[in-house]
Amino acid sequence: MMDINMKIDKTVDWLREKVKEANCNGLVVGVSGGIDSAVVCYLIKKAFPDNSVGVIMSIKSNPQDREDALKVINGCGIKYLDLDLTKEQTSILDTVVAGLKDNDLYNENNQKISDANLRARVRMSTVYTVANNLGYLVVGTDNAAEVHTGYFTKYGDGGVDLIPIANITKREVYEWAKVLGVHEDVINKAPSAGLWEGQTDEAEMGTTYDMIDAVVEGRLDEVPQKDQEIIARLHRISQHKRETAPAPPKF
Ligand SMILES: Nc1ncnc2c1ncn2[C@@H]1O[C@H](COP(=O)(O)OP(=O)(O)OC[C@H]2O[C@@H]([n+]3cccc(C(=O)O)c3)[C@H](O)[C@@H]2O)[C@@H](O)[C@H]1O
Ligand SMILES: Nc1ncnc2c1ncn2[C@@H]1O[C@H](COP(=O)(O)OP(=O)(O)OP(=O)(O)O)[C@@H](O)[C@H]1O
Ligand SMILES: [Mg+2]
Repeated sequence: MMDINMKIDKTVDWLREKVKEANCNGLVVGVSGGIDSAVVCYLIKKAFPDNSVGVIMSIKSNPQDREDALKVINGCGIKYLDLDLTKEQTSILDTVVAGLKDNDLYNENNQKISDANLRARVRMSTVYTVANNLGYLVVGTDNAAEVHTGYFTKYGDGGVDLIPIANITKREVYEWAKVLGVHEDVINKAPSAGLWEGQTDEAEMGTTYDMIDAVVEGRLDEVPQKDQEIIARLHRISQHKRETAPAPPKF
């Protein structure tokens, strides 16, 4: 098995290669105060010490998330932007809701999830604005467990140019975080998309990252039937997120 430091070095080299191939200047990532973006933030800072940016994007967010994001930023010393996008997200949401209501199309039952996913897509648009301006690539933070279950917003946090940790499990993300020196407050908090009060990944998905990691690594004997079924369903219904948009055959 390859040593973690070697895996980190190889990933950093890979990031440099991809930027070179794309004729771009550097890398940008959204920094949430969670562990996935913390690891990615340290990786891009290593790859491009002077040409990497972390962007904190609060949108009706828990202030603690920003505090934790600053611990990541200060810990790795990356350049950063600290943006509050609450007004922008509220403006889009209100405009769309009013438009739907005016046309008798509004569905109150889906309001919470459409509001939550809009937040992820406003962040994506923001990070791409930074990337366009600086000639950078946008770096995603999905790990193998999130890719497998489709636990991300399509074209939101899933809308990125490179995904350096897509082939490592959540457990490995924690291992890398310790080696990289990520602040323990970030390592110790429960994974959350932070899209609504009290949201945690494991409660929403109804299973655990340990179980998803085990499925990803083919250790099915360690996963109870109930968890296998939940994970198989999440994988099945999110297949479209791992593919490009379908088109009909050529005429
Ligand atoms: N079969 C199909 N073929 C093609 N497209 C299909 C489709 N089924 C749905 N769609 C489209 O996909 C949309 C649903 O997908 P999407 O918009 O992503 O929405 P959805 O998967 O319903 O929600 C996103 C999930 O990801 C979680 N999340 C989001 C952001 C960050 C994180 C995190 O870990 O931090 C987690 C969030 O909590 C929620 O559980 C539908 O509205 C429809 O447009
Ligand atoms: N408040 C925020 N500011 C900047 N970026 C954010 C914010 N919230 C979410 N993001 C972006 O969306 C990504 C997806 O969030 P996700 O919760 O999966 O990762 P995380 O917060 O880094 O780790 P964890 O899964 O442990 O919470 C983040 O990694 C980050 O790039
Ligand atoms: Mg998070």
